[in-house]
Amino acid sequence: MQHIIEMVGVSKIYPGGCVALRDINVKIEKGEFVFLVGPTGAGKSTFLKLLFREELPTRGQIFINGKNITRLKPKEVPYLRRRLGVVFQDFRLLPQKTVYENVAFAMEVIEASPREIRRRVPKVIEMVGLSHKMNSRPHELSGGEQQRAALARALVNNPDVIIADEPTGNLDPDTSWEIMKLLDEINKKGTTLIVATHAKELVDAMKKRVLQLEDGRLVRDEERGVYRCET
Ligand SMILES: Nc1ncnc2c1ncn2[C@@H]1O[C@H](COP(=O)(O)OP(=O)(O)OP(=O)(O)O)[C@@H](O)[C@H]1O
Repeated sequence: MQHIIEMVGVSKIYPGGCVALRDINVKIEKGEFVFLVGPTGAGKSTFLKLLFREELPTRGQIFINGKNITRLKPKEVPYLRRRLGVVFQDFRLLPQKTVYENVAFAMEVIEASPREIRRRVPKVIEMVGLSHKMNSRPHELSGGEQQRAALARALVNNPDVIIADEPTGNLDPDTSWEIMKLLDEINKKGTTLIVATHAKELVDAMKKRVLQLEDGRLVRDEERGVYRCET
């Protein structure tokens, strides 16, 4: 069976010698919801960066949909990124653009037709519950609303996988819950989700697969797991 994501013997040593990941072997199936946990500096962000090819592994192979992404030609990288939606703790919305324009921009970048953009963008904004703020700029939105907008942007090109690095890191507990429920809904519609987080309560309540990193090693892989990170 082909996995949507597979890492084989992946290590990452940054220039300067910091070993961020050590011999990671992991397979993720299409449609899974996976939490990535571990203490600060354990390698979670590095793990995610390797998936969207912001970084290359020092050793090992990474397959997405069966394609070895460590061997992509530069011109193939945009095709990989198109299949992935990425969400960050600090939202990373363009400040001068409205919610609509931020989401539309992600489609413009891949040269979608204006007609397709006009059709798709309002639908995705509605999906994240932000239709009433479509014409607001990021500074006019709450943190939770900004993260919804960022999620709409990640979703608009209908990716196979959403990769989220601490998506609730800047949000209060109630808002964090709302965002996590939204991620769960997105997952139930078929998108594979990989979420790095320190949000213990959320991980414990959601009962999803948990991968735990410690000092660059994958030390736990548990179905319906809990947070349980001793630092
Ligand atoms: N660009 C870089 N150059 C050198 N070292 C780096 C770089 N990025 C990360 N590191 C180091 O790699 C290790 C893993 O970092 P990483 O950001 O992946 O951890 P993390 O688990 O995401 O941490 P946090 O929970 O604090 O976000 C750390 O020791 C970090 O200092």
